[in-house]
Amino acid sequence: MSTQKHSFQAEVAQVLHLVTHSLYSNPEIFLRELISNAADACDKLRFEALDNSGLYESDPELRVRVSFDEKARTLTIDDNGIGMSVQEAIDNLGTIAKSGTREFTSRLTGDQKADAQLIGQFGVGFYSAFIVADKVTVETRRAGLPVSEGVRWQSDGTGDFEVASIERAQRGTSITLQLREDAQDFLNGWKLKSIINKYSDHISLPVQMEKEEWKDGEQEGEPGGMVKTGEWETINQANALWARPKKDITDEQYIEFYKSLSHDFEAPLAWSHNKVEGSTEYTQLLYIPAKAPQDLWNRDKHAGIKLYVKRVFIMNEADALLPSYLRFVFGVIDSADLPLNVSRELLQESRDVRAIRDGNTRRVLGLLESLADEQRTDAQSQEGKIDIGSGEATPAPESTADVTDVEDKNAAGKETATAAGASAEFADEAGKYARFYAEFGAVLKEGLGEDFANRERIAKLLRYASTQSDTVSVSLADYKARMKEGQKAIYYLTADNLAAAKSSPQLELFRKKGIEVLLMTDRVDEWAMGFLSDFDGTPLQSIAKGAVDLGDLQDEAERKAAEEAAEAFKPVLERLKAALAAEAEDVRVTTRLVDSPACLVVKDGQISTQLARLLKQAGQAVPDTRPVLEVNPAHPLLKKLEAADGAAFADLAHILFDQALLAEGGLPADPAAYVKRVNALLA
Ligand SMILES: Nc1ncnc2c1ncn2[C@@H]1O[C@H](COP(=O)(O)OP(=O)(O)OP(=O)(O)O)[C@@H](O)[C@H]1O
Repeated sequence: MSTQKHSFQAEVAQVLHLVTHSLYSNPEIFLRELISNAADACDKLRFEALDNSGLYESDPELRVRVSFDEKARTLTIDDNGIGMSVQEAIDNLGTIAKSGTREFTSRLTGDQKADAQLIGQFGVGFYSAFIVADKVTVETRRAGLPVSEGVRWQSDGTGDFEVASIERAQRGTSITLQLREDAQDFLNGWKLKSIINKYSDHISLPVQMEKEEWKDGEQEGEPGGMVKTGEWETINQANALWARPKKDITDEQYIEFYKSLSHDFEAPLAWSHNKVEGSTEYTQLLYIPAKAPQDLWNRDKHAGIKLYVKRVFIMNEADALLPSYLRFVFGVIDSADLPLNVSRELLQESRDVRAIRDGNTRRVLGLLESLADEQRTDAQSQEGKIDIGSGEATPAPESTADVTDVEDKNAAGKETATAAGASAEFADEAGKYARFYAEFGAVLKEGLGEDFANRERIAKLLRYASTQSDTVSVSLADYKARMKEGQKAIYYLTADNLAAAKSSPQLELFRKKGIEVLLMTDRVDEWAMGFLSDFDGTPLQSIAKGAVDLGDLQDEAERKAAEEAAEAFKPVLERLKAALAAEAEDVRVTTRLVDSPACLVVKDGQISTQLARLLKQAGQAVPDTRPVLEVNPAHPLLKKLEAADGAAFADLAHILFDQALLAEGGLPADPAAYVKRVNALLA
């Protein structure tokens, strides 16, 4: 094959343009990205070689090498991993397959500063080479292909790249960067070593550099210098970070490892690292990010869990190891029991996998509980500061006896706290749990419907705004603790947003009586609450569903007065029902209103008008149910209605209904007719 020219896919060209034209605040990350790709390539080889050891050819010691040539101004990252065929080089290095990066390019604005920030959130893998290089040459051969099927891929990072076939004795990939003028300081052994130590220490393969030694000048007066010895030395620790004892790992190392797993540029909020022994043995290292990724709401988002079996990399995105409502967690599971040839299908069925999944779930919930407790203790101490130590947290309650943390045991063999880390960067006054909840609370709520076994633990972790708190900070336990004497239920209201919730007419009676109501404004709330009928023995009751029954909170006299009013109002109700037959399922007198003339409620067990609206917007089929109109006979509008008849009555009745709809964020079915009726009234 002679040299062929190809154009980059449009998105790649966009990314490259950005990489080369925006001032990258942290240019050294190119090395992390390239070493990480090289290590992945070695992992892939090791995995494929499980079935075909011939792929190792005569070179079984997997490693990554970094070298530089000061004269030629080049830097080379070389691996003896899986390598690439011609087609793979064209596809992998000329297009963007990763959904994350595609999403990223779709969000580019053209504003360099904003885009550069965006790029920071995504990471650009291989293309980060162009941060420091104005020409990149990749020479590679896929393991198992003949020497004659090597490939040279070359590009200056503008619109095109060239591919030529070459002879290549060595399998694997070698990437040579022609460094730009402003990146010459990377031609320095010390600097490269310190970058490797900083970013690539956790990589389980040796990352090597050629040893250098000081040599005096040959002649008197001639300056000495560092000379390469031809011997390779390993720079990183070269054992998997999660397999090391916790006491040997610093917070910085945990954080760097997280960044390499997640491509997140921010430190994680917390982590938990444990060796679990018992009927199923595995090591788990799980992280809770500080920021939600762009695709958190994508139902197809995969878990950020890497699966290893006895240190051998098996797969990314091991979805079976965590329930979907914890899909924000990143981490590594290294199993001692699973077979090396485990497939995704097999994972679904394995008992060991189920045990690991349950263990992971408990661990993440435990970690969240300790963050929540920390915040509570902190709030109580009134100092408003968060402990920023190495993050030893309170023990996570473990419900199964066969799970122990061997490395958490102290010298006396007693179990101590779960190792939980937390980064100092987020020790602001809002507290870590509040930060977590703001980013991921809505996803956690999905757990109510998804994970029956842990429903109570999840319920304890939920936080809401309420009629007593604008911030999303009230737990169900807090609410219960300050319930009024005689109150029998935890009351809540779902709405599109806090402002709509707070001005809802449904709240009037509760306000008047000083009864707290939880205000729920996440889309998922109503659905999730459908799975939570009570908390700690107290029923949860939506104040927009069914009739209000305040039980002992309503005194006899009030009840009697309401009944009498309803009786006296009956003839008007009958007329209202007839006038609104198409809109309302029923019309009845209510005690829940104080200042408003009317409101809409649905029957117990029905979806609210608000959820029905959301579902319709999302294009989903919604059962055709009509709400109940509840009216306040003491309101002047109702008095007016009582006196009206004929067309005037019908118009007023419709205004009443449409206004109740407006009050809860809906729109009249016929807005023009509504406006006409109101105008007629005003004129
Ligand atoms: N050293 C290498 N050896 C073999 N293949 C490689 C190497 N470097 C890159 N590739 C191939 O090129 C693809 C694109 O690399 P790139 O770094 O852009 O993204 P990625 O590695 O898939 O994603 P991420 O960097 O987010 O993990 C890789 O998926 C891999 O198939």
